[in-house]
Amino acid sequence: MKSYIYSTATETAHALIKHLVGMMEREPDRTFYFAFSGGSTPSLMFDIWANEYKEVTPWKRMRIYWVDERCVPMEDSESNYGTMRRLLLDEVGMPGEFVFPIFGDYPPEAEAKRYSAQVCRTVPLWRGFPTFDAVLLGAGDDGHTSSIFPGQEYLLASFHPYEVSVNPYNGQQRIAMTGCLLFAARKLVFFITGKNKANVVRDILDSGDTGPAAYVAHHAEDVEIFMDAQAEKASGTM
Ligand SMILES: O=C1O[C@H](COP(=O)(O)O)[C@@H](O)[C@H](O)[C@H]1O
Repeated sequence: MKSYIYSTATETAHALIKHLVGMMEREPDRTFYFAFSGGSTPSLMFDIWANEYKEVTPWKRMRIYWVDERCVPMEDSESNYGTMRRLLLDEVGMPGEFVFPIFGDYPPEAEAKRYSAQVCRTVPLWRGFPTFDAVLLGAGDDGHTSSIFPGQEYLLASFHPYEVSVNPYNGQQRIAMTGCLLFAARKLVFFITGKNKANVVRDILDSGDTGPAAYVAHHAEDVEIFMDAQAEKASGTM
């Protein structure tokens, strides 16, 4: 696992964008398949990407998918797709045919199946599994990642690419990328900022498989963590 620490969340976001654009620059003839997480942390990165990296990003060589989605309409402020679309994709004029949202307002079980099939059809396979070039992950204060919450670790062993999960704090249904895609990805990149994430950062860096985020970080082949000093300092480990 490689960790990269920057003094602020803004600097961390810049570094991560440059990292992803750099990956694409090193292989100029290839299309890249990326899966993005939601929640509040990536919003800053989407905003910076649209405003400062629009001209240097090869948008047409990117295929955009989601790690997870809340089962709400895309106009809802909770929608992971809606947020990225508003802050980044619409701003840079990303062509619709390169964007593969999870539809949060469709019946969840059917949508998990539809999206699993779409990902299997459109993302290149390796050893039988769709293989993203990079899966961008966040982590919740409680150690969840994707929408796999503590107590839902069975989703890490699922052979269905996406499954329905439930936010245990409010009963909201989610659609979550499961272990079979997370562990098949070429690279997992965590983006974690803020002092509230201190415990989960400590678990990822130091200790055992204490929750889904730590488990995924410890068991995937190529893992990188981009974090800010607040998360790192509070962890007291580096
Ligand atoms: O619910 C979710 O939580 C995590 C972390 O979100 P944040 O608001 O603390 O940044 C996120 O990675 C996941 O995609 C999201 O749906």
